[in-house]
Amino acid sequence: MAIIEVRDLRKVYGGRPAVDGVSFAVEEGEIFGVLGPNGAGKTTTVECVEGLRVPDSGSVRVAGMDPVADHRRVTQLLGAQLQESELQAKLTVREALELYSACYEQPVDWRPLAERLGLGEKLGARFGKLSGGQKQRLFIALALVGGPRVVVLDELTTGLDPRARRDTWQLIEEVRASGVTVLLVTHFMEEAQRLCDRIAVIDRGRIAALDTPSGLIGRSAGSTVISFTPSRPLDPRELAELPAATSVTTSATTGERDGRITVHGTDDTVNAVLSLLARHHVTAHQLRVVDATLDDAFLDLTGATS
Ligand SMILES: Nc1ncnc2c1ncn2[C@@H]1O[C@H](COP(=O)(O)OP(=O)(O)OP(=O)(O)O)[C@@H](O)[C@H]1O
Repeated sequence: MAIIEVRDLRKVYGGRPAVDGVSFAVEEGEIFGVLGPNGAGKTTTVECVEGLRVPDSGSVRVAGMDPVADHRRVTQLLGAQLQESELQAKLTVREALELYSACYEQPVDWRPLAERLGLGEKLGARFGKLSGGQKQRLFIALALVGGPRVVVLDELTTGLDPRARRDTWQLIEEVRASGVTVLLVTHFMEEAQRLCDRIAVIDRGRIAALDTPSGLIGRSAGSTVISFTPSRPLDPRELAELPAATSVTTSATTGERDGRITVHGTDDTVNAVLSLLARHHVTAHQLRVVDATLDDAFLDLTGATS
């Protein structure tokens, strides 16, 4: 059952639509990613889900409730880590956790949560004295302390070092395993690929694609990349005509040997490249075949309209 439903959402600032007809549904228990270039309308969309912005038109429902009209009830089941948050500089980590716990009807025990986020040693530290990464971890703890059914994480791991980032990913997987639905705004493709069950790619206020990470990668033109250095020159036009080849590039010629050739295509293209090499009695040095990444798919999807 969908726990978040967004239908034809529109939000206009100064006559310019920031969100222009966005619709999606998030199933209970999934990690749903929102990806998109800067200024695409991601934060505006999730802030409408949180009830922090009022849509100009369209509808948003969280567990069947309107986040603006039923704000108090929605905040009891929705935890939010905001993109840019501040707390009183003199508040300690412990005080912040106790304060937030007191706002919820059924908070979780904040102590293990603080430990899990590496804040156990910092409970007496004042907010103003925390590092950027420690503040970030505190905001994640505050988003989870109410024992939410839905948690909205905007730029979850921005500012975290690689170890803290991986620990946070593991925590989010544990949170999901406990049945919590996660709405995740991110710029990190590795994060989206690892965590998300489905991803909505938003570009210029509209949904450019909505699919699983592997579905998005599969859609990208040239989802397989073949590269090699031929033992003697090959005509790139011949490669470009191979089945499903979407692009052929040759790096600069070095010495007597031709440069490295990179072909984007599909598995069919790989077989065709190998047959062509055999026909021409050309040996491929350092032959590599790799799958395109979510990065490639993202550029493909959001670059297409720019
Ligand atoms: N309060 C506001 N007043 C006017 N314009 C706004 C306001 N908030 C956002 N915008 C504009 O709406 C558009 C979408 O902004 P939004 O913050 O939703 O994008 P985003 O996808 O989250 O971007 P980023 O990845 O950079 O955080 C941008 O062009 C932004 O300048």
